Amino acid sequence: MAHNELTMPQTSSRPPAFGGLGVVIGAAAAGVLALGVPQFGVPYVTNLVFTFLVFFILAQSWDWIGGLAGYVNLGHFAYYGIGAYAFAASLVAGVPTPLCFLIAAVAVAGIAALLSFPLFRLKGDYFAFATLAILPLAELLAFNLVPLTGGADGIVLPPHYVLVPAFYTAVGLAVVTFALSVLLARSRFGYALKSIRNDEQAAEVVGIRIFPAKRAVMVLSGAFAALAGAVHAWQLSYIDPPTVFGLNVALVPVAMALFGGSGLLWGPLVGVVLLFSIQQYLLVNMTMLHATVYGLIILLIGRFMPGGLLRSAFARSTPGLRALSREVHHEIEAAPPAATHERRLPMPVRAPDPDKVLLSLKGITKAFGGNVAVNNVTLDVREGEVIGLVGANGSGKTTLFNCISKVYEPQGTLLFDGADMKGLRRDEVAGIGVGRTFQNPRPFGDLTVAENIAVAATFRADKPSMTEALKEAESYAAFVGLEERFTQRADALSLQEKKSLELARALALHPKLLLVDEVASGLTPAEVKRFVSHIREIREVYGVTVIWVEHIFSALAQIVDRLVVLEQGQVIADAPLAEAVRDERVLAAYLGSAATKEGH
Ligand SMILES: Nc1ncnc2c1ncn2[C@@H]1O[C@H](COP(=O)(O)OP(=O)(O)OP(=O)(O)O)[C@@H](O)[C@H]1O
Repeated sequence: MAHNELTMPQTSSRPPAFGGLGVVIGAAAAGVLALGVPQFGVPYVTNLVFTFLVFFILAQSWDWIGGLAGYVNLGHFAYYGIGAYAFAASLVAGVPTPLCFLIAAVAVAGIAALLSFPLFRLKGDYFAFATLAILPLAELLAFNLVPLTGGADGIVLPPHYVLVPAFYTAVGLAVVTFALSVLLARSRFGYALKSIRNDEQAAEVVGIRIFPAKRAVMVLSGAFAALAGAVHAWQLSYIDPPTVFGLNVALVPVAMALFGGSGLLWGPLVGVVLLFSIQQYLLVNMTMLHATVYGLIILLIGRFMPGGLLRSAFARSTPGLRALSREVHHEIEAAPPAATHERRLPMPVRAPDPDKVLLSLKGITKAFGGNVAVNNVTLDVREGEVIGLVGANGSGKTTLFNCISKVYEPQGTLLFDGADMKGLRRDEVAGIGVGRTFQNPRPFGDLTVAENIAVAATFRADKPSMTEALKEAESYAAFVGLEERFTQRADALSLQEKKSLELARALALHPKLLLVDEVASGLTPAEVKRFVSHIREIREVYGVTVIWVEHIFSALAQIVDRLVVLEQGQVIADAPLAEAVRDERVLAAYLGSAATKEGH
């Protein structure tokens, strides 16, 4: 097939009002303005803005992992501390200053990469607590690795007045941090992280290698925290373990990002501006009680604005804040639905060889404790076939799909296109041409329909850009009837629409084999008919092989070549449809109740 055979819909993607180049230019302009601060000649003000910038770099870089990937890294500040020590130790050893920054960033990047291995075995609260433990551990090491860190005495840097160059460095770093956030939010990598945040398993089955993506964002955010630590150490001219690893400040950047609205482009900045201002006000006006009042304010905000200020009703109804509270999505001007309906899908057109076995299962078994969900299943699926996989509830249909797509690694042998699938990861299974839908749909809820489809397309072997993928996405969306929902968030869709989106997302992978898990329940007869016509087109025009799990027998009866019947994990029938429905065991196991209900 060739993409150039295709007629693409007239879709255009343009950056949202507060995204892309405009924001990068805005950030650069703010940076240039900030460069003027030292010209006032008031060191207090320069110092204040400098500290603000350090907090901003920390909060914003934390949000790459916390907001984009959804991993709450409470130990982010440890990277700041290690960066500060690496910088200070190098500077004292006589290394030129720019190289000291590089050493700090590289050292922490290496440590972050190593820490990723144990940390990303954990999720949710466990991940957060494990990362929190890094802070006291780093502090302990700083106290005890005396030759490197000076122990409790800390490190005194060479006595130079560096506030102004440190300030300029911090401005540069802050601008780069923000510009990177803009680019990340719209990049393929950023979308991989957002998909991971939404649903790791679904991300894997659309071809995303999740661990390298998580490790990469840990390394990137760690390196920027290290640079913040380095520039701060430079300006402080003295560091000791409590200053750079102390829990009293370690969680402040996290609180700032969460307070503003983690995961929103402007969230960390707004959080830093507000919390930093409150902190300074309290420091000046409440010497004794400032920490208590500050903590109370953070608690109250957490209670009444759990998603952060920019996600609150107040922000959404306040003109200035409303613009800042927008999520970064690729904005699409959808082509008129009617114009795209009849267009062909941008999929490869394959001519199936009916004699060729595409998928071969030999003795596939999967047990959960003593419950053998799939029991010694042996089955050949030929190219271009549409197979109906049926059986009573709990007979093992979904588990068999999970074995094929490597949600589980089963016992037995799986061959795809003649190659052994043993040890393949889920993303690799997607890469070799297996697409699937989930019985309970799992779209990436806070991405739009367009982005859901496009993200799958961008992780195909031919790696189209996000813009190209968004163009393609409209064809798939129109194919499954979601053209009018194209720019809406997936979590706003109905159950049926989510199922349709799953189909579109799976098709965007250009699968050779499509595993469809119960899409017809809840559809009207007309909708079932339309869905069947989709499956027919997928098979007849694009040569895709399909295994369809479905309880609605009338849907399968319209299209399947073969019926494979499971009972308690075992194949009890594998025959052409007409033959299978005459089998007593099949009727008893499945068709009895379903067929009677439907009048078949
Ligand atoms: N993750 C799991 N842990 C433990 N048991 C499981 C798990 N997944 C499935 N099972 C069990 O495996 C058996 C087969 O379940 P499976 O979901 O594959 O059946 P199914 O045929 O798809 O059912 P349904 O038609 O209701 O979707 C059931 O007994 C189920 O309880």
